[in-house]
Amino acid sequence: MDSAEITGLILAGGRGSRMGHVDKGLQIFRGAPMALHVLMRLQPQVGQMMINANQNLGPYESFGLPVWPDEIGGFEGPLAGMQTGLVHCETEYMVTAPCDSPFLPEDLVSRLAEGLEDARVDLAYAVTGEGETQQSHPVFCLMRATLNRSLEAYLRAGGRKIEAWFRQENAAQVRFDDEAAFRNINTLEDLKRYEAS
Ligand SMILES: Nc1nc2c(ncn2[C@@H]2O[C@H](COP(=O)(O)OP(=O)(O)OP(=O)(O)O)[C@@H](O)[C@H]2O)c(=O)[nH]1
Ligand SMILES: [Mg+2]
Repeated sequence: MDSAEITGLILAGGRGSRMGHVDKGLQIFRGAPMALHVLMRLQPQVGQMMINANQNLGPYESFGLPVWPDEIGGFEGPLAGMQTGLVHCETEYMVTAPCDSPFLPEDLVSRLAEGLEDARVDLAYAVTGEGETQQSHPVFCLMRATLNRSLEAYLRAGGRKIEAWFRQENAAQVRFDDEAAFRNINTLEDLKRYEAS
């Protein structure tokens, strides 16, 4: 898969309630907004980038990328952000990462692409660990843009659970060794703790 055929979507459309209802992607971490860390990690891995946000669109636009608010409902969860991305995606594939994951793997996209192609499916997402300690990281996923219709139908029917829709689409799990790369920063305490470490 050619990385030029992949659009990266930063998911920044949440409420940030655990951080005190702040816009998580705009919180400063190690001198830059968290979403900018994600942008710097993801951009070299894809052909184009865009952002999904529902508040403070101006500050996100200042990153020089298209910014799209959710198409369906208000704060209906990450799938609504993915669906919005698919509506605007002009490449064959779209890959997503949340705005609060500044450590995401530098080979995220190539590994997901390999997993998707090996499994001959249209959707792949990251997992770490094995057996009882396996953890899913479903907001780190690569999908074919044609899934737009399926995802829109799922949301319109009231579906909100990422992993239920993933099962419906036979999503492939792609195992990564470095669990720390998927750490996300949900609270002000997380922000302080990782700032220093
Ligand atoms: N578009 C969109 N994205 C969302 C929505 N809710 C969460 N997300 C995104 O999904 C990802 C994972 O969500 P959380 O880490 O729970 O973020 P959050 O919902 O802002 O934070 P909390 O309110 O503390 O749960 C983040 O990238 C969020 O921006 C939503 O309603 N719409
Ligand atoms: Mg949430």
